[in-house]
Amino acid sequence: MSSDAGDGSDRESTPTPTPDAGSEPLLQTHGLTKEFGGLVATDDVDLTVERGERVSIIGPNGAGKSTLINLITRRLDPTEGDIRFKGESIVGMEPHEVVQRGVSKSFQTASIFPDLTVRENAEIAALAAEQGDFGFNFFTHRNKLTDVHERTENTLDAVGLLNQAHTDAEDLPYGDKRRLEIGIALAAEPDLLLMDEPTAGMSPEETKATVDLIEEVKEELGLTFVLVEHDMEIVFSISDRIVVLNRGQVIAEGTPEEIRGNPDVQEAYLGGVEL
Ligand SMILES: Nc1ncnc2c1ncn2[C@@H]1O[C@H](COP(=O)(O)OP(=O)(O)OP(=O)(O)O)[C@@H](O)[C@H]1O
Repeated sequence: MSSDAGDGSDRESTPTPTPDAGSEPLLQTHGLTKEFGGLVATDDVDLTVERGERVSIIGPNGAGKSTLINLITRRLDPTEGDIRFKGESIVGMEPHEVVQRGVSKSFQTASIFPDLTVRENAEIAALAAEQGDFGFNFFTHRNKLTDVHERTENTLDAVGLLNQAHTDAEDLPYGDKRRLEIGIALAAEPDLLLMDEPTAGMSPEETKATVDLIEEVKEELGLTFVLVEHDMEIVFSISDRIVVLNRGQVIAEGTPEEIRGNPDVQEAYLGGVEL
């Protein structure tokens, strides 16, 4: 286990990014551990995501998947270990600083402002990624607004909502709300998109539409993503690599072919699913 990073308050000791950060993995965790009282939710996790890779994290309930995502987005402080994004330690950063560096999380139910239009929602996401929170000076950042408008148009086009740009978000049908959620994440032009159970609570039709959308966006934007998902069919169809967590630890990782039929994985899903 790495002993640096600690409670996230030691930003001063964070090493500077290496000059050749482009050749580093996009995301790397080292000995990442999160304890809640006596419970170890993630235990010494070393996770690497290369640029352009699509990685799924699977594991039984309580395995630590959401905790891992919340550590990466800086919603939680690790107990031990480090998280490096583009070669730079992000432990100790505020969540919005991580967004500005290129990490976006989609399918957060609270991400939509219901009484704003589709376009306004996407614009706010693009602005927030550019400026941090909303405390920016409009006049000093005026030129950047052109970029934001252009980015918003491109994003709405990518998720198929350009025709509904003027619709209030609350009036969108459910499936389009999910499109807007992914649009909001994409408006920040993330280098890494994190998705935590994007199809939870969806009907089979909505699930299919969402998976199609992820496939589309994956091809169109060459997106790197980390997906937490229980639906194995989805996981096996859209992942380059699968990481299996059990009781906070990585117990297996590999291509869908390697993971399918892995006895340790079968065991972890006790009596479990046919992978
Ligand atoms: N804020 C918290 N306080 C205390 N314990 C927590 C907290 N968040 C998660 N846990 C515990 O940490 C463990 C891992 O939870 P986590 O939600 O990361 O698992 P998961 O793999 O995402 O599970 P699921 O598939 O059911 O969503 C669980 O035992 C959970 O009860």
